[in-house]
Amino acid sequence: MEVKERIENKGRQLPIYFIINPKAQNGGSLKLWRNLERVLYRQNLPFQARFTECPGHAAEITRHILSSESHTIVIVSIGGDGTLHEIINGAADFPHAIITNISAGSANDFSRGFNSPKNISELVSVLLDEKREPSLIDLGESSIGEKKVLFVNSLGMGLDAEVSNMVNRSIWKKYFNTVKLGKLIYILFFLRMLFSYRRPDILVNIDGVTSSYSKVWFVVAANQPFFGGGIKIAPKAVPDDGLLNMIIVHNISPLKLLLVFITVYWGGHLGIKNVESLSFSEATISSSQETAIQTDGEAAGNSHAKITVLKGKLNILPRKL
Ligand SMILES: Nc1ncnc2c1ncn2[C@@H]1O[C@H](COP(=O)(O)OP(=O)(O)OP(=O)(O)O)[C@@H](O)[C@H]1O
Repeated sequence: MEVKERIENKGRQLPIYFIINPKAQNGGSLKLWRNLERVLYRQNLPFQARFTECPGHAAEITRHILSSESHTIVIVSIGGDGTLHEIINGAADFPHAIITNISAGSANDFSRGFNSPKNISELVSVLLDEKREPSLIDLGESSIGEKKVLFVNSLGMGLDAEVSNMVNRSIWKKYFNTVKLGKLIYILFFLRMLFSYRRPDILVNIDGVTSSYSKVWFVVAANQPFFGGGIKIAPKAVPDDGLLNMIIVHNISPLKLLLVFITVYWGGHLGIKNVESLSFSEATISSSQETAIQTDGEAAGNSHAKITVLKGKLNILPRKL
């Protein structure tokens, strides 16, 4: 049964739960929540709020909320892509969940890719609109070692994962977030790694066909076009087409990689030799050496991943266009 058919209690105010990561954007999310909370009270909009206490907690809270009721529930993420990643992993097995968010992180690629409400008033107007239909999107499922992890934006293996892991571990992230320059730190770490990164060879099997790529900068399996804080790496990725889009950048010099990241702004990178763009429903990627993997910007393991698209797996509430 398609998820959409399970949306019940249409035409009346759905229960709304906010999950707030108070540490996202170095506390910026908490400030945003305090402003939002005031507007919700003013609008007389009933809601419940839950605060995360540690990594992984958003998934746990989501499962707990969704397993306690069988009617449709709206869950609003107040945090960044990491918080959404956890909420989506918690919600995927519950067809009565509708997810939405407001950007309160540093990269915010989910908001870009899925047209999330841009500010408090857009979010509140979406939540107040009882006739608003959710949109059904695909998710990616990955098996990495013993772990199964879902992703909503993308899975990446290689330099992108190395950079996002370094950023997440870095003490500088919070300082950059404080001055609202969270995206800049990704660029700085990327430039720092550009001439030292040891590029592995990677075997890619796409829907049963195996190809070998040498000196791979990164492989990204994308559900929507953006990664790394607004870089439109996979312009052909469509979140509801039942497919994922794989971008492989291999066998080019560091300077040419810089060119890839310049041309990415108008999609010109897809015309560069050794930048591949392929649609798929099932793939495996295996690296010749230990190579980091990220899912939605969070560290997810190393070197080998099996990736499958889960068609029409999640209901989201985008902003009104
Ligand atoms: N109470 C908490 N204390 C510490 N870490 C937390 C807490 N709640 C959640 N986390 C972790 O915080 C991390 C960062 O959150 P999130 O990604 O939402 O914000 P961000 O890093 O500012 O944004 P972005 O991912 O868009 O760059 C996540 O890995 C999440 O698991």
